Amino acid sequence: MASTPATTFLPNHHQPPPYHHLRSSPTTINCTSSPPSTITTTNHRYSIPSPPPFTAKYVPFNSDTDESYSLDEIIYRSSSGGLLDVQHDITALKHFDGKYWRSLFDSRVGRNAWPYGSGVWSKKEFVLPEIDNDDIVSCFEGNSNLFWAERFGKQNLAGMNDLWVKHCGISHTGSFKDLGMTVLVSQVNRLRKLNKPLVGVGCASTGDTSAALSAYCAAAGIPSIVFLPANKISMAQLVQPIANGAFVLSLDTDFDGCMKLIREITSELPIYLANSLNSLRLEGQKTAAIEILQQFDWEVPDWVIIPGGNLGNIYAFYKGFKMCEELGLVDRIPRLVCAQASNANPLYLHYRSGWKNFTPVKAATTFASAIQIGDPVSIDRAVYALRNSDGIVEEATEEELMDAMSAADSTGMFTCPHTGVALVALMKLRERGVIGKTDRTVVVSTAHGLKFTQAKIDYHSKAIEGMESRFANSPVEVTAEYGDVMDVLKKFLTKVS
Ligand SMILES: Cc1ncc(COP(=O)(O)O)c(C=O)c1O
Ligand SMILES: N[C@@H](CCOP(=O)(O)O)C(=O)O
Repeated sequence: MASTPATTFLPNHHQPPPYHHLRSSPTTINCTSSPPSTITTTNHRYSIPSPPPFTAKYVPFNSDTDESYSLDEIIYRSSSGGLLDVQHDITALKHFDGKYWRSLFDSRVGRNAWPYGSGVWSKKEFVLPEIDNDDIVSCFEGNSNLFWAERFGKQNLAGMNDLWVKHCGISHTGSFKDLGMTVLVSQVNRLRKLNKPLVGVGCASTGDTSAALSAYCAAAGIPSIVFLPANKISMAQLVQPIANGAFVLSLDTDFDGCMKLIREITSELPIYLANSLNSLRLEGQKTAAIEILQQFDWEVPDWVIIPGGNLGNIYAFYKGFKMCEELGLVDRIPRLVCAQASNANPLYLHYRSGWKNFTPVKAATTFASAIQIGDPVSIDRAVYALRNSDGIVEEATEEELMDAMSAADSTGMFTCPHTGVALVALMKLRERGVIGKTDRTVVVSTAHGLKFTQAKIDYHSKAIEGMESRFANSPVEVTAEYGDVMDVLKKFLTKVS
């Protein structure tokens, strides 16, 4: 019979399986929000005067006012109606140097200690430092593969060798949204324990936010409500909230229409807003940027390319990189590229106009359906991130994005159309010589390809009108006769040898 495990490994309400303490490490790390004065990590021993506790609060985004709010308040906008941002007490965090933070974060990777084995909560001090570990709702998200895209670089980018794909979609619900949702739902869990008037959590979605929200809410026993644009998301995405027991509304509008409605409704009813307008989400999403640095042993890549829709994620990446620079974990940040589908490209148009007046667009249908968004809520955050990272915006047509996705699949990945959009941006920037052949470049893959099988089936069966589908690979139909099978195989072997 398994003995009782150390309490640090799991929240008190969990009944741990035996392997949790079998995998315990000899490393001594106190994981409270305020480190003790002596800390031993894998490589270093620190004796440091006790710092003030690590804290975070809401402040108006990119503003100098002294307005601020506790994270325990239910608030999504500043008094002037602008966006909010989560601001950490950088002075407290600076009591420790970059080497300390790198070492602490590295020591938590691949462990099962609750909640630090999660790729998000392994950076808890940078995310939500004050939450009690017992209130955290985590599926041990993050720690996603940074894939060396060797063959894709060789075949499609004239031998570009230092090319990487960050597979954020290989995750609990199949997209990067898990990173943000663990933070948001954890905070909701805390708020409900504090008796805040929250009956449920709601979002508008193009499919991935709703999947993550419903899974994390189901894990915590919190009701979730999702607003989906009817017939505009994939079947695999639709079935996720249904299976997780969410209250699903299929609405006769597009994502922007759903977003407008959920904002109105969450201001009237005791439903917490889970879209990335809520800046808590971005605190979790920014850990993907920190993870990339960590996976390169804290070397900074030259470029990071991210598909953009509602535009929270591009800012989340900027924030993750910037925080690491500010706290001395690294000495610079990468240049960021935001990639949009030409059919839903308000940020691209804004960039091309030299950041003059922003005009929302009516987003047209795109295979990259999760970014079919014409009026992104985080436009100001995206512009800020791009301007402060010497960033670029690119776009991809339907044919370009489907070809790029299929070309990537043919090198062993199984990418989503949004990753295709980012790969097109890379190819265009490489072609123009903006991205150099030896530049270390990371393409962020935002969702799992298995969510978009219908688009892939249509492509490979050349069923998409007006599209050549030049990488189509349709099955060969052949009678189950030895001679016939031999004939087609011989033809195939001649072709590939
Ligand atoms: C798969 C996928 N890729 C990219 C994005 C774009 O992220 P953001 O809305 O933060 O720009 C989304 C959601 O919008 C998504 O679901
Ligand atoms: N792609 C998103 C769109 C909503 O984005 P959010 O980050 O603001 O929640 C989705 O999957 O719903």
